[in-house]
Amino acid sequence: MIQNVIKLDNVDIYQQKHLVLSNVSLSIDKGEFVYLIGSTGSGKSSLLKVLYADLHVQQGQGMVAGFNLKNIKDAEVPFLRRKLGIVFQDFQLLTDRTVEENLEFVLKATGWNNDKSMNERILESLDNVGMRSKLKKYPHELSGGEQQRIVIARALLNHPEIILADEPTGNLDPDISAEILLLLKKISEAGTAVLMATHDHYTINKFPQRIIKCENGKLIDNAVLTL
Ligand SMILES: Nc1ncnc2c1ncn2[C@@H]1O[C@H](COP(=O)(O)OP(=O)(O)OP(=O)(O)O)[C@@H](O)[C@H]1O
Repeated sequence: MIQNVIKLDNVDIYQQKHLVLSNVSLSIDKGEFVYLIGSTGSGKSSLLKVLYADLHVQQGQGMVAGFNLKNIKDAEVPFLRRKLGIVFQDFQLLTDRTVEENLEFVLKATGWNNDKSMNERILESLDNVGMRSKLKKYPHELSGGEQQRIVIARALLNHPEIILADEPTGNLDPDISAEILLLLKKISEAGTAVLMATHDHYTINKFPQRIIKCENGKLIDNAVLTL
């Protein structure tokens, strides 16, 4: 059975009083990989904010990872966010902690308290991104691509249903971007949906997938990449 992990029906997305995207409908299935494109200011971040319940749904209906966005209570938002792995540029690693401590910090903040289970989960997540050997390293001892892999490992810790990635290849050179993309694809094939906002046309052309696009106040499905 195909399962929607994201389903929006006729949602209007506002920033303050400003209607950014109107009548947004979107379905994303378990394990799907989808690019989110659109020019600067077109509404990509606003759409992601709706999905992690930072912006409220007033008009229309929205479900994400089993949570109803229309009537979600503030106290439930952290539980929704545990079902989401967030890979954003402005959510970087803590520079004064090792990789292990960075991941442990997130586990403790999300209710884990058994040292052995935490240690096992940290190693599993690092194995998923090929970074087990970096356990004791500080972020500044890692390359940009390695840091991004650790950010992805951190996003995987709580077995999310969806990864929301905002420009995950933004500061990386093309070869390293391709590695990160392949890693996110592998994660989606293992059952976690990936929604990736990007301006990186090179990567989209190299690894074509379904594209959704913010344009002129609307969300267009199955969009075509135009330069
Ligand atoms: N906090 C805010 N308050 C008011 N308006 C905002 C706020 N954040 C964004 N906007 C406006 O909403 C619109 C969409 O912005 P959004 O950040 O979603 O675009 P974006 O596609 O993510 O752009 P970028 O590619 O530059 O990140 C823009 O017109 C922006 O000015």
